Amino acid sequence: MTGAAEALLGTPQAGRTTPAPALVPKPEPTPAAPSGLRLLLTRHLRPHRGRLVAGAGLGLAGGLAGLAEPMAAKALIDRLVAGGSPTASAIGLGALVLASVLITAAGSYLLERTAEGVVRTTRERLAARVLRLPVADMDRQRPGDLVARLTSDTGQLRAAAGQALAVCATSTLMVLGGLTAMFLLDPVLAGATVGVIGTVCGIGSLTLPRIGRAARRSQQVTGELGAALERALGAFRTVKANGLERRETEAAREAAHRAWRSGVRAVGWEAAVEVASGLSVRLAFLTVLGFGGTRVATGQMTMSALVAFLFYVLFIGPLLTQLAGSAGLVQRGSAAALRIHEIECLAIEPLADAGADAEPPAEPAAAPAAVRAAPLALELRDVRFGYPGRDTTVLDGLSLDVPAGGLTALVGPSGAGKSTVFALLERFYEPASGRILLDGRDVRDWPLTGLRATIGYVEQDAPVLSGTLRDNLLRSAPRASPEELRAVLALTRLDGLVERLPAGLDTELGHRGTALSGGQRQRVAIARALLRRPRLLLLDEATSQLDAENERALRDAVADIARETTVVVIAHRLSTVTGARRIVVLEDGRARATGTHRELLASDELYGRLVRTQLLDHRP
Ligand SMILES: Nc1ncnc2c1ncn2[C@@H]1O[C@H](COP(=O)(O)OP(=O)(O)OP(=O)(O)O)[C@@H](O)[C@H]1O
Repeated sequence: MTGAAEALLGTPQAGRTTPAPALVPKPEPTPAAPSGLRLLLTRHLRPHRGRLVAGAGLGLAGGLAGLAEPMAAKALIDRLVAGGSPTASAIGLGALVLASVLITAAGSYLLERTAEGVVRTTRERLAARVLRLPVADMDRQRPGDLVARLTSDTGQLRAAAGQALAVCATSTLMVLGGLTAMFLLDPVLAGATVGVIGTVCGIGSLTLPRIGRAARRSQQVTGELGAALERALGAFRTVKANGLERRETEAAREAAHRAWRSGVRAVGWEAAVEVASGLSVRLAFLTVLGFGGTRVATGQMTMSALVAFLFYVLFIGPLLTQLAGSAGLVQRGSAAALRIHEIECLAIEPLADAGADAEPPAEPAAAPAAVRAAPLALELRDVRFGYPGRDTTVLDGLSLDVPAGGLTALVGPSGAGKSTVFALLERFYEPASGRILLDGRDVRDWPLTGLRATIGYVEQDAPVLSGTLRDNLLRSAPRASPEELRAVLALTRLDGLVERLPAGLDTELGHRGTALSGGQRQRVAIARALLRRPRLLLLDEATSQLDAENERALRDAVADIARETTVVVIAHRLSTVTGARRIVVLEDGRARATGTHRELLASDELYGRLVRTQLLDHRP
């Protein structure tokens, strides 16, 4: 793991399993932690360099036109003093002013537009990465912080990319141009002016690293605020039901306060830099007035040269203030680039494409339209596993066989490792040792996306995504035909529900499917999985009590599906185990017994106890 990834995930704990090389393509190794500024320049701005240079070039051209204005003003004054016609000089000055304003505005537009592009490409890249993080790494993230990095930190790039860097480059050039012109006008006065400006600005620039540190802290705390809110909003009903509003509000308030404090600190340092630049300009102005006035009085300098000199001081004054502000924005952008880089250092999985790169399932001729895929056999051989960062063993040499086709039930006490078996089958985690074989082939030898497309996984909470019922069913199987959809709806007993819903399949289901009951949600999740034509269906049965209608609908649906494909269900109901062809009893990460319901009742004491204490509790 790179240093940046460690910063995001924390130091790996002892006992963490090493992911198989095929699963997680590591990003290119970074020899040393790069600086934020380097990342900002190379990672985010380099791809847009053409437009940025063009925008900065226009800004520079506008600035140069502005730089010529004092000279044009001097020519106009000299002409007037000499009694010549001022028309040509006045027109020249007017044209310069107009050109300067128009060209500067065009450059500014181009830079801002490009900055929006920088933010867009970074957000697209990050969103794609975040959704491809392995489950094991995602377990250690705070989603609210990830969202803050994607929204707030990328937003910080806009200011740095849009104006700040271009302003830094062009303003520096223009200040140098202004100083050169001042030296040409009067080297002695110019030397004194540069001495004053250089001393004050030099002292002010010492605070720049502090701005960077404070900005990074501020963005980090903004991430903490996002995490606090995500925690509360992710369990909204629990917060309400347990009267936790005040506590969660307090947690969010504290995070907001910390973010404010860090933000104020950064703003304070930025103000200090601006004070230095403002002070240097005023001191320079006074120096030119006093010292320059003396030189005019003693005949060492002409009045027109002093006027032009003062013009240049007034010209570089705002540039110095802009430079100070831009330096602060670049520091903020660099801090954001570092936090974004931490996400980009995390390993990612290959991209799944709604079944596009799945291995095409074999289709038995007589299979119904709803399933139509040859069932898979499953074997676990001496599998050992512990969760990353925990030193407890969850699966302790687990071996089991699930024949192709039919319903196999996993039962066992809470914490026995049942859901963990499913997580390993999906390759959310890698076993420390042992083998998991699907159709006789090690899951590590399957292409990851193909493996996941072959397995239908229905979680216990059966999450339904916000959107319509149709979206939920077809998002992961866009190529399913209307006949397949109809057949799956009938198989999962959802056809009656579709008829009752106000807009049928196009009914909005609300955030996380709040418009559905728990049993309906699980059947929607099963239908979604079936539409991808799985050859193995993993079903983590809902533990909550279902009403009789939902219970029967779910049981009948699972029984029908098991006729066509392999179904492994983590059983929490007596009706499921009695309907299973084979039951595996798990205890402490091992399979202690296997058989039918009748055989196990007669032979296994733990199974008998489970039936009496857990499975019977859920009898309809
Ligand atoms: N993501 C995780 N990170 C760390 N430990 C975990 C994680 N998921 C589960 N565990 C731990 O692994 C052990 C087995 O959990 P698992 O969910 O597989 O049990 P289970 O048999 O499915 O239990 P239940 O019937 O209560 O769902 C438990 O001790 C649990 O605390």
